[in-house]
Amino acid sequence: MHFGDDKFSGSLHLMDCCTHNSSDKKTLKSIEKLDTMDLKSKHAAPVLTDPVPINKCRLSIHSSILPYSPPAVSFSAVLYSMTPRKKPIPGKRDDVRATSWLDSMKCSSPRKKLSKAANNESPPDENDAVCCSWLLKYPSALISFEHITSYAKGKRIALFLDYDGTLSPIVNDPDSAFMSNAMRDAVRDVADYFPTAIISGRCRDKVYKFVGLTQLYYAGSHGMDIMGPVTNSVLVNDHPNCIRSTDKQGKGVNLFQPAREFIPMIDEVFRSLVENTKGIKGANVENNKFCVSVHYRLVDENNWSTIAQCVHDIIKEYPRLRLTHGRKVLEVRPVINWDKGKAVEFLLESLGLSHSDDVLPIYIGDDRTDEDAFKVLREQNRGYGILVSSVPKESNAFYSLRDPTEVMEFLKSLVRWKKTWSNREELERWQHPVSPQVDIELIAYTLLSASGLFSVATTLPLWKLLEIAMSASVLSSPTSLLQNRRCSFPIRSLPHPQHFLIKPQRFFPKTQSSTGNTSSLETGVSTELDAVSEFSEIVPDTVVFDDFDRFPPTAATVSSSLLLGICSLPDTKFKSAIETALADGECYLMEDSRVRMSCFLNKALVNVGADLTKLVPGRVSTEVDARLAYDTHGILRKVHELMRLYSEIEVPLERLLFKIPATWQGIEASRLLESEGIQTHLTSVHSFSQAAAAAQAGASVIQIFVGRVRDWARNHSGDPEVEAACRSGEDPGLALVTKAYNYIHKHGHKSKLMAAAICNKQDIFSLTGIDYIVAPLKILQSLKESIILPDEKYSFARRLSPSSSMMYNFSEEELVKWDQLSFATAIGPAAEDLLGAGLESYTKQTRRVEELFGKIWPPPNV
Ligand SMILES: O=P(O)(O)OC[C@H]1O[C@H](O[C@H]2O[C@H](CO)[C@@H](O)[C@H](O)[C@H]2O)[C@H](O)[C@@H](O)[C@@H]1O
Repeated sequence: MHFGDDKFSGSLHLMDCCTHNSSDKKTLKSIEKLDTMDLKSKHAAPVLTDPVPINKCRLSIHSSILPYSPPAVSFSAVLYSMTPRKKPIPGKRDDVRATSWLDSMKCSSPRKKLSKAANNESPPDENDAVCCSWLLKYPSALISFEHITSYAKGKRIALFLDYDGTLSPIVNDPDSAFMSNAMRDAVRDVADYFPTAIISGRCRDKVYKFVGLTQLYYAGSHGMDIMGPVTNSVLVNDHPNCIRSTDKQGKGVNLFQPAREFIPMIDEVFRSLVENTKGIKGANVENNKFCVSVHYRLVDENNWSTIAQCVHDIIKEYPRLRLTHGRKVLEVRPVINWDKGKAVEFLLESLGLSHSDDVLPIYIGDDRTDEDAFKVLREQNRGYGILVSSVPKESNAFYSLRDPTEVMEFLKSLVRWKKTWSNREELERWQHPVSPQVDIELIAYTLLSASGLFSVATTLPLWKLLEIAMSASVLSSPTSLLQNRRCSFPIRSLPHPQHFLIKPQRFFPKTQSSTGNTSSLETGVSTELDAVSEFSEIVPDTVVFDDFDRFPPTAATVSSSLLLGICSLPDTKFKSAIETALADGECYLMEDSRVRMSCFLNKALVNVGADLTKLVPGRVSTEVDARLAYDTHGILRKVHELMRLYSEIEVPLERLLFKIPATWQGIEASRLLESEGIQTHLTSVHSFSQAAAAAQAGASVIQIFVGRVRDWARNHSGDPEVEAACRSGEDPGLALVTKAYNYIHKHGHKSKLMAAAICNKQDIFSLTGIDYIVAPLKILQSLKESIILPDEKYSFARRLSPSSSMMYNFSEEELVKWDQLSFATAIGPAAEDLLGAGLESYTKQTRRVEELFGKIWPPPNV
């Protein structure tokens, strides 16, 4: 990832507002030189390097306090009991003046504010030269928003936010640093789209109280107290300072506290600091659990040396503590190699986002301690640091924002961009041609021409054009437009009007093989089918494998409906399997006609199933009679009987699955069978409770019918799960599959997820990454015929993956250990209706098979 170009082009906006005369230019040059010198001097010093505001105090040597002492001295109780001196001794060699604390303290009260003009593109006066120069180095993240998001395209953004001065304005009383409701809403919204963590100097509990959002991750005490997600990362789990715990909602979390052994020492220092500063008016000492903050915001500047001396005298007795400077605060913290930068790395690792090029971390912070995080992102060329500051300061950040209001605006912009980008992706994937001549671009073009926006439109890419059309209320949403006039090719920039009539051919040159079928192998080009098959196993949905040659199935299901299909065709390779079943002597001898019919049915299923195991490389799933759906023991008996029959004809157990409806009794049967090593396939799953309970039961395969849930939602209301998905603009079928997938992977269940009742290509694109997709041949054919141009590959990004599942948040109710009662309470009307309808239809088919068998039995040769 190269950030350099982006930075440069981001700066161009500001060039406009900084058109200087020659004396301005000289000023800028000297400022730049000064900046470089300052950086050099900082790098030479073996001390904590904090950025300082660019004003005259930067000319003094900026040395910080104690150098990092190696943590070689073992932590001993003696250290706690050292009684610090009560009074500062002015003039002593190691006083605060000698260590330049005062310089640093004064530097934390910068005078020169960024004028609005510098950001607002009106000409600056001479005094704004410093600010202009600074803004060239750290352009506004709002002005450079497009540059930031152009890097973010196709990447997953991970957001890290500091609290004080970033999400809440700086106030005199640290206990009153409340965050506005508007900011809370912005953070909540942004966390819905991107994994978001707060990394604060405050103790974790306190910052959580201020923010109050459960969907975030929190790191307190400058990253020394991290509550992160339960993760698969060995690096995190095996870390000696990481323990498994639960959060306030009882959800499993990882707690990482690398400075735990310092708590007694910090408490002791806190008490001494409170005691020793109580005579200093305005001083305020805050215990942040793994560090202590000594606030001097309300202390008269004449007394700053007194408070500094006081802190100095206390911590010099504790070689394993060090001091850093914040905004009118002296921070006392353990000398350990851990800071906000390390916390960012730790959280990225915990979230499964650290080894991927498609992740863009963004860190927003205002304080010196945030520089450690900016540095990590900059040095590892990983993401963007954004400094919140209304004064020019040297920083490792890439961009700047002036204050929390701008931070809020930036967060909102990210959400807006993400929504637009998702819409755009949606547009780009919609590829069912209706009429090649009428397509989305033509419609958008016409709409904009009619509304007088045409001249703007000609130079813009289509997605931008649609955005304008939407904001100008010419168009309510691209989706609404597409529902009537669907797009015939992936959208790119607006073509010249004369191209309108030839677009489909231009964008989708069809490569035909001699047989008339497109084959990626023959042509050397890749198709959409190749792209989705990279992430998911695509199972052709055929009834009697009539298209075996074109789409060889990888797995199969033997069911009543397959038996009916075989019986209805004049000649299929499976017919003899049924005839053999009906001629079976064991069944023939049974007197009770119902028992006899059940025997024939079992034999027919098993004979056809055995034939299928010879044809497909994967597993064959055998349907269990739907009439047993509410009878756990009945299901167990049936499965054992089918297994016995399979083993008689030597079909290995590992090639078999048993397909059971996901009623509570079916799920229980699955649990018991799986514990015996028998693989089950739970079907008719239409709600999260079914999927989660099935995963907890250890079902090998869980099958969700995407289209059925969607159809139910079109015609009914009143299901909370369906309505929640619709409210957030999601398709309820796809949302259910996504949630189930994330649940299975986030919580380490072994189940594989299968999406069935796929209605169009968009369904497949939205679910790439899921284990199995059962798709109709018509859709597969269309995928196979669609060539992907090299620059369109990004459109086929994997949507579901174990690492992205780590970011998915589940509510407390969803994370229960499911039992019959909670299952019955949670299952909504959609799943109830669909399960009922499914069972009814399976039962009907089984009865039809029995009727048919009754008619043809005994066959002529028996
Ligand atoms: O990492 P942060 O979340 O930015 O926390 C750093 C310190 O922030 C708080 O102090 C600062 O904000 C106060 C309230 O606005 C203000 O009065 C004080 O002058 C600032 O330094 C917090 O009180 C400290 O504990 C944090 O370490």
